[in-house]
Amino acid sequence: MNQDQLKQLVGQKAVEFVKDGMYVGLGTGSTVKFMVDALGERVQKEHLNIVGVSTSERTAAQAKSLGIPMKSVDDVDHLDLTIDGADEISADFQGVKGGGAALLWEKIVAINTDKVMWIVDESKMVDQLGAFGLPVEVIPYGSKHVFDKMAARGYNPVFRKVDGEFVRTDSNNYLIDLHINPITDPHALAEDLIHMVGVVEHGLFLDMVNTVIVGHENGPEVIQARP
Ligand SMILES: O=C[C@H](O)[C@H](O)[C@H](O)COP(=O)(O)O
Repeated sequence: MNQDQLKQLVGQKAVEFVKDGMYVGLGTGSTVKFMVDALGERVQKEHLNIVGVSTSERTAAQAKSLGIPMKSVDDVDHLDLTIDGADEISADFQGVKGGGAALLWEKIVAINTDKVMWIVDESKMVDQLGAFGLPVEVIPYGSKHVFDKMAARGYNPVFRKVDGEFVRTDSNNYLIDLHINPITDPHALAEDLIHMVGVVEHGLFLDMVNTVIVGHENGPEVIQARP
């Protein structure tokens, strides 16, 4: 099985956990794309009655095109389940997210959700976080100074650019990817980053996930990370 097939496998497995009447957070990324396809199929064929809340403009467009009823996060008072991808998950189920630039909306949706599920192919499971650059969303104004302060702390920052242009998030901010490998104390790093003026949010998703579905060659593995 190639990586895409593993992603599809976990996407299809995840939607088995979606029940009638749920408010469902829809993550972002290539793995989630397969999940949203599978969810759309259940909505169309089984008339599954759910409301989706998207974590990006991309996912919202896909979900709407499949006929999944959608609401904005501010139009629901809570979410039952959010299904999202991840860039890295450590052995103690801490995560790095934001490779697809959606970390801010993803975190807002996740913290307002009863149960958070991450779906990944097995390459995302690591002993310690850090091999994947840690995305940090920053306000463009003054971002050079934030960047310099990160460099001075030894975080090896790199502005995310495509074809020489700054990548913009759905909130029109910039991203700075930090190269700290390994991240030995994710909580201390999170605490430091969130107090830097100009940082909107970082991609460390700590103590947040309840269930992880990992795609292996021999099938999906459902892991209960937290109750
Ligand atoms: O910003 C994007 C998200 O955090 C994604 O969920 C994450 O980057 C994983 O994406 P993919 O499934 O494409 O590897």
